[in-house]
Amino acid sequence: MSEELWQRCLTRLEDELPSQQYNMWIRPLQVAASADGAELTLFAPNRFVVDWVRDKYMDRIGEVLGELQSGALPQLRLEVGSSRMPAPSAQSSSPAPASPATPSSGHMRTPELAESKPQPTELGGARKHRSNLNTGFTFATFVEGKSNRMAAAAAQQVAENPASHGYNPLLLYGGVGLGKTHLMHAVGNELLRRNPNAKVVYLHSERFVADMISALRNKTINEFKRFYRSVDALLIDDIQFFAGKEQSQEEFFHTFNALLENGQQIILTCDKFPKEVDGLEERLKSRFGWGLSQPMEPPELETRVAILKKKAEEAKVDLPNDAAFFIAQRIRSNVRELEGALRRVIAHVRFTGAQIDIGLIKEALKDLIALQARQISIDNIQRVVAEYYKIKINDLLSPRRTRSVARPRQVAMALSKELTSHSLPEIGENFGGRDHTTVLHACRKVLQLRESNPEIEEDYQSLLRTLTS
Ligand SMILES: Nc1ncnc2c1ncn2[C@@H]1O[C@H](COP(=O)(O)OP(=O)(O)OP(=O)(O)O)[C@@H](O)[C@H]1O
Repeated sequence: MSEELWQRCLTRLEDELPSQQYNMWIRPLQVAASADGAELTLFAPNRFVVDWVRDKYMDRIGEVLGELQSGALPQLRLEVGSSRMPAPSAQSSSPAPASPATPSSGHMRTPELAESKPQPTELGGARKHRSNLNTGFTFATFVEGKSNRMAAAAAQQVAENPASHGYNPLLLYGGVGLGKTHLMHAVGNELLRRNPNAKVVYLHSERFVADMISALRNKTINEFKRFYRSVDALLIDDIQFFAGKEQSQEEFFHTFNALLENGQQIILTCDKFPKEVDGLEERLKSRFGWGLSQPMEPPELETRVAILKKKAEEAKVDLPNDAAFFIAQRIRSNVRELEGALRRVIAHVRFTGAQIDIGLIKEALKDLIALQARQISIDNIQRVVAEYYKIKINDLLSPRRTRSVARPRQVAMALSKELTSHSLPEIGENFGGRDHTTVLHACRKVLQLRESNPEIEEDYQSLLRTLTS
């Protein structure tokens, strides 16, 4: 009964909210009703979503439920977990309407950051050196978009309330060049801005391994331990490099526990979800999941354009919109490559003294563009999509309309529209001589499915990655 009530509530929220908000925050919630129907528990995938939903949507959810049901309303709860496997209740159980998140562990120590004033530059510089942070990687220089918004919000939250329960460790994961390191440094820089006395240490996981080996060799392992356990925030990049290095993992495991117990913040990055990293100990993988893990995806077109504009502005170069679009449409795999392309365009401008326009970009990026064009043909898209869905390429071209081939065909058409410069009629022609309206319908349908069905969005992103990396 209560679950049915929740379904009706979902339908109402779906109508009310922008689809992006609905899909991001409301759709992932799972529901379970107590046997007597007196309690309805909503499960969110992580602490961050719990806080966000509680803050932004819980009141409205309560109202809608009230409007939908005339009798006594079930008590509403919001927790981390899933309806199949609730998390231990100590982690985050909060009856609604809930009070703001409270760090629940008595020994959590939150460095006093809020009231500190920014430090004079030289001192900032000295600290920069000591903490090894890149001062250019800040929140101000980070461009937000759909693909990184949750990660950025989580990072901001950590910068404002370091070592909060549920946000420690913060783990950012995703493919190369997507801004994980940037965001991690942004937190470190913000921690230092708020408290110049904070001891923020950034290092690559390989550095940790190398330092540990030399400490063992020089019999200074105790100092090594003391140093890493004395920090306010420890930022370790690319933890996938710990894989297979058992002794380093052992040491890191102890450091990690000591820091968490003392309420010191840990931020980690990884090139994939840590559970998928072979050669990482299970206990470490499970520890990493104690806090908040946020994926970072390749940025979509609009964000790529915004990033280019921002980087051009930082370089004091005027990059017209059409030029930014032109580059962003062609360089899709990651932000580092986007930056590389822009750097080449800027070098070309400085060298020739010409204005930036499409002609100049074509010239500056000619080999890159040619490479992309070779890689992303409709044939290639059809091959990759057929392989992904385990169907024959001929099925994509055939008149068959069964769901098992119609959906992949629509996805392949949408990808052809997004990744190539072929027109709708040309794409239709390449898919067994279909009409351009069929291609248009496919593109719209896929967009709508991607917004409403996370699995299809995941398939689409994964195909995009395969085709563009
Ligand atoms: N959203 C963004 N806004 C502005 N710059 C960005 C953004 N994302 C990435 N960048 C820039 O792209 C470059 C690569 O980012 P970064 O080094 O953080 O990637 P990464 O995900 O850590 O990759 P890797 O795993 O290869 O280390 C950096 O120069 C960074 O400033």
